[in-house]
Formats: sequence, structure tokens, C-alpha cells
Amino acid sequence: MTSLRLPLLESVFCAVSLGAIVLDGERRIVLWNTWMVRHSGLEHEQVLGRDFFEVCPGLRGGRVDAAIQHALYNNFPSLLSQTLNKAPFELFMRGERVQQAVEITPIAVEGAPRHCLIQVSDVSIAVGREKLLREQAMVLRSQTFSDGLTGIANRRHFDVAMEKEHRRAKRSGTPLTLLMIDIDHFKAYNDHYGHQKGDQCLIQVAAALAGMLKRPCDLMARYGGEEFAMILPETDIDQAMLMADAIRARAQELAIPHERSSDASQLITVSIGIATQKADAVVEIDALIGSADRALYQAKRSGRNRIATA
Ligand SMILES: Nc1nc2c(ncn2[C@@H]2O[C@H](COP(=O)(O)OP(=O)(O)OP(=O)(O)O)[C@@H](O)[C@H]2O)c(=O)[nH]1
Repeated sequence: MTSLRLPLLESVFCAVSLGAIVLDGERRIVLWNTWMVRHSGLEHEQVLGRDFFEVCPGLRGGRVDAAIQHALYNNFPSLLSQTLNKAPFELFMRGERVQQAVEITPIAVEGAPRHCLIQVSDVSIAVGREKLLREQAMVLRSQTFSDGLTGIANRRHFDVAMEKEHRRAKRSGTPLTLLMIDIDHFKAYNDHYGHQKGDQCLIQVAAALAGMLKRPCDLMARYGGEEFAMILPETDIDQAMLMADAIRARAQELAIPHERSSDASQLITVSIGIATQKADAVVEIDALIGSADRALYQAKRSGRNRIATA
């Protein structure tokens, strides 16, 4: 029975679908199972009896090395986290490197120095699933913060960014500008050209104006229907006027025909309201938005295609 048991154990050892290696006290390879042969390309006779680090030189001095020492000399088991040690062994499956979880366990051997067992499990599927979940989470996050029609930041994103920039301006004692930008006579545009053309117009204007922003802290958001909001941190009123002027010109440059516009050019135009919080006079966010809104209303009342300040 005992004589049968050893070959049986060896067959089991070779049949398991994970990598199994046994090292003796001198770190020589005593066992190297079939799974390891299959995925490393190294046959039993190429590895048995050889120093482990001659066979796997890339592992010398790393975490696997330290874990082997712990097992052999301190009788201490280790589980190498797959996040920190993505794929220490050079193992491949269908041309792809196998993602691995590695466990190193000390083994007491009667009449001989302690051995250790290295188990390598394939966690590629779990890693792939995790990657997919992370990517999906990123897509969902970006959808939560972007406007479905124009692809620029949505109102929720605007609210979050506004809070952040308002806090930053207060902390750093820098000015903060908010522009409210509204397409002129857009109801007439929709009525004349149809809702689909209206959508295209919104997409075109949003892309052109958002493309004018150069700094990562600047944000252009769709605030509502045909109204956009631009947050410009560290921007004083003079710089804000220059920006607003460039935006007004850019909208006209798009040369989107608008026959029903009362403007002489009969092109799509925008009106802009500016509110700037001075470095030394912090106001509440609602008050800043209210000021920009009132300025926008003023720009509309005084003829549209123009800029007004709060
Ligand atoms: N096509 C399209 N139209 C939209 C969308 N959101 C809002 N609108 C339209 O935008 C128009 C806004 O009209 P008003 O608020 O009356 O303003 P206006 O006609 O632009 O007039 P002024 O702002 O005073 O120049 C409405 O007709 C809305 O239906 C959208 O996503 N797509």
C-alpha cells in the first residue's frame, strides 16, 4: 500500500491544474509538476536538481526570493498578493503571460533540512474580470458627469467643479470667473430648422467653445437647454472680458445660418454674462451664479450677441 502511495502522490501532484514546485533546503528543484512544464516550456530534466534561481534568474532578490528564505529558514508561509506581484514567473498560456497568485509553504522533511512548496495559481480570469469592471466603472463615471447630447460636462459636473474651484479660490486668495453663455433666439432656430438641426447646432457650438479652453482647471458645461456655463479659475475681470469676446467671435465664426435671428448677420450668435469673484471679496456660489445670470439677462435685453458684466 505504502509503495503504491508514492507514485500515486506524484501523479496527483502532476495532474493538478496549478503550478507546483518543491525546493530542498539548498533551494534546488526537487519537484516541478506537469502544469509548470506546460506553461514554462521547461521539461523536468531541464530543471530537476538545479538551483531554483539558475532556472528562474528573474526572481532572484525579489519578493519570491524573500518568501522562499522565510519558508526555508524561518518556517514561515507567504502568500504573494497578485496586485503587488502581477506575474513573477515566466509562464504563458496561448501566448499571453499567465497572471499569478503565488503561495510558498515550508515543508518539514524527516531527516533532512526543511523544504518548501511553491504553488502558482492562474488568476488571469479574475484579473481580466477586474480590469473589465474597472473599465466599466470608468465609462459609467464619465457618463454620470457628461452631457448625453454634446459630450461636454453636464450640470452635475458643473456643480462639483464649482464647489471645488470656489473652495480653492477662497483658500488661495485668487479671483474666480463664471461665464453664462446662451445661444440667441434658439427657440426660433428650432421652430424654423427643426429640433434635429437644433441638436446639431448645440453640439457644434459646445465643441467649438469647449475647444477654446487651454488649462485643465477650466471647465465648460451644459448648464441647461441652450445655456452653457464656463468656470475660469484665477481669472480676473479683464482676462474674463478678453475670453468672453473671443467666445462671442468664435460662435459667429462657425457661420451657422439662422434666418430667423434678428441679428443682421443672420447667423447663430451667443450672449454672455460675466461674474467675477475678486480675490479679496468672496461671495457664495449661488450669489456668483445669480450675478452671472443677471448679467446674461442684461446682455439679452441690450440686443443679444454681446457681453455684460455683473
Ligand atoms: N434642439 C434642442 N433644443 C433645445 C434643447 N434644449 C432646449 N432647447 C430649446 O431651446 C429653446 C430656448 O428658448 P428660449 O429660452 O425661449 O430662448 P431663446 O429663443 O434662445 O431666446 P433668447 O435666449 O432670449 O435669445 C427652447 O425652444 C427649447 O426647446 C435641446 O436639447 N435640443
